[in-house]
Amino acid sequence: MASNGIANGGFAFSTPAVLVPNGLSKIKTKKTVSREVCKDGDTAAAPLKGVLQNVDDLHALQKKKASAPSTPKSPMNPSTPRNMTPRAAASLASLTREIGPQVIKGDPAAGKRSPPRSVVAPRLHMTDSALKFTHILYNLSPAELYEQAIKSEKGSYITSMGALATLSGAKTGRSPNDKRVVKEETSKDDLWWGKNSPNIEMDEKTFLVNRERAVDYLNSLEKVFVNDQFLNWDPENRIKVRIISARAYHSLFMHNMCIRPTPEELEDFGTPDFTIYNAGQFPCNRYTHYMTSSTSIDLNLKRKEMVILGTQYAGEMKKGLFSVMHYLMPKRGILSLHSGCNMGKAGDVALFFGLSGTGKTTLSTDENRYLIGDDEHCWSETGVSNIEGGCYAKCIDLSRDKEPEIWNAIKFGTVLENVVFEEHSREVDYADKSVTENTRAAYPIQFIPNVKLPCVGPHPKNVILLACDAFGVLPPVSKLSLAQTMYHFISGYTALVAGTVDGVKEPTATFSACFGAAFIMLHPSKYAAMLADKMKRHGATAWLVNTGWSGGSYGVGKRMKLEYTRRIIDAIHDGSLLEAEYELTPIFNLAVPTKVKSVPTEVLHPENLWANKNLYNETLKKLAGLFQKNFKLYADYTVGNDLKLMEEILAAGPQLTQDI
Ligand SMILES: Nc1ncnc2c1ncn2[C@@H]1O[C@H](COP(=O)(O)OP(=O)(O)OP(=O)(O)O)[C@@H](O)[C@H]1O
Ligand SMILES: O=C([O-])CC(=O)C(=O)O
Ligand SMILES: [Ca+2]
Ligand SMILES: [Mn+2]
Repeated sequence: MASNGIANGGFAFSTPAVLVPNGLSKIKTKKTVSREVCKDGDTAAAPLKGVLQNVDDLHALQKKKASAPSTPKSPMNPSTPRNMTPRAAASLASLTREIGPQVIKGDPAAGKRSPPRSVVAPRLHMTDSALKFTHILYNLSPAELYEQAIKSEKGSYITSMGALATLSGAKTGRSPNDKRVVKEETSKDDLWWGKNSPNIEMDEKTFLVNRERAVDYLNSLEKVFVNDQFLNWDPENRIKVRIISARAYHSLFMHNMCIRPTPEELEDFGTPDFTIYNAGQFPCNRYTHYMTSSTSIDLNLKRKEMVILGTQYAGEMKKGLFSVMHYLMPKRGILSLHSGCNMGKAGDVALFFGLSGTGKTTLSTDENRYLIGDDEHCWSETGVSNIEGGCYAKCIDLSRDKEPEIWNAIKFGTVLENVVFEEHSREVDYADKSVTENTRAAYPIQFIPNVKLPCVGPHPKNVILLACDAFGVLPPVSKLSLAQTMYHFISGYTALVAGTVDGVKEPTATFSACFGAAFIMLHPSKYAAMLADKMKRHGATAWLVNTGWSGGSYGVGKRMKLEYTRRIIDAIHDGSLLEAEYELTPIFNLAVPTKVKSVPTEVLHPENLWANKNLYNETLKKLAGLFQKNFKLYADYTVGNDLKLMEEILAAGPQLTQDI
């Protein structure tokens, strides 16, 4: 641009540049003939040179042409890498009418361009909807997605830190009761069906009805977004995913959460292994068979497709793909896990299991350790790998002091869901729950400075089971035997507080098998058997960490100080806890260390902090009863080939016959 000679603050760049002795060219500037005043209409002061004719041309200079191709090669014509529209069009084709939309690449606002000839459907089959063009916005960059969101999506704003604030619409969390799985011959014998299973069945025909509804809706739009990305950092087990969505918010969310392909990888992307059709703004038809609400999230493992209708909550896509991995990976002998994961400087890996809100993201993001991932992992014969390319942190009450890495990751490129900000300064108020308590930030994992790239690591040394116990009776840390680990893994306990609006509420225990019942596809005993086998073979130690209440149940006690939990986790990582002395607790038989460095000793034994000891004992027994009732669901299964193991596991649970 220097050679254009554009006037610049009274200086003009003169050309040609002169070569200086060290070989680098140096740009010489000289003062232009100064004119004291500019008169109105005096446009000749610094004439635009070269091809620049008007302001549009000038703006065109602002946008440097991308040097790398951003779209894959067409299978028909590999020499034209940018011609990807036919294949994306095929993804959007109606199955029954056998015609796709007429698609053109790019933003409709960029002006009318005639579509490539090859994608115009034959006139013979044309309907009015097929005559309409749909622009495909393919793997846009974050900056482009910001512009799209701000231009077309209400509730999209740039925050003071540069994040994109968005609203997810009526749904601000997942809808597990609307998640359906097609019962078809290729997978039906492997999947877990029936009571307590997350897989609500649907048939193939109904899936196609919903698919057609989603595809018709997407084709009715001016533009749709297509993301081609990867899942799983283990190159041997990488999965290619395509996400077709109607909102820039969804496209940026998945850009951040999945693994981002390089331009070269994108060129050779080929056929995706799995495709999501997200028509979240559009409801399902409640008169369609199986539908119980206007929301439906439908998974078809045979077609390798997922359809989303009636919810714009972006987490459905992330967790929908996680379900797919929970089916595909165990088939390859790889264990898929709802866990965070990090690695110490010495290469020691820790897994953090836990239900939503128990601390996977908060505790795996640790300034002293390398982050491998915050939510979804695989444990294979070679070690662990993150499934995702991003993190999804809870932001309620986020503080710079307590969670500096997450705070600093909320910057340009990050999607901030459902937060409230000050109208003028655009400063986010993380304490504000006006939209929802489930406010979230989705950012690429590279936004965490001490990320481990690639996001893989050796076999875990420690396995940390997190529970947020709102009853306040579980100790902040205890060491588990293998049988206890399996008991607590299958139970998947946490206790959240139902609602904070109408004053104090009783905590409700949640049991979610494998710390993620909403996402598993096989019976919990299958995952449990794999975990037991891997832990045994690789000598991992397991811990139960209560990040919930202390000094009383919710309403009386307080949430465990994050500072204490972090020191406990430090002591697990540095091996000092393994050397500690232990005392067994009544009923739950948990081995509690007598000392943990930098944690007050009385905190380690919850009964010390309860004013009313009888109430503590009653509450402990109540929780034990809830565990036992829940575990009845699994007591009749065997874990792996070991017929005795389930007996051992049962014996490792809480025992109510014990006197205290
Ligand atoms: N002692 C504690 N330990 C861990 N987290 C705590 C503690 N006290 C408060 N918190 C808060 O609890 C929340 C834990 O949420 P986090 O995002 O880590 O959940 P998660 O397990 O990753 O859930 P999800 O699967 O939904 O992403 C954070 O908001 C964190 O600030
Ligand atoms: O999926 C979500 O919406 C958030 C999450 O990580 C979970 O619930 O485990
Ligand atoms: Ca998380
Ligand atoms: Mn999660």
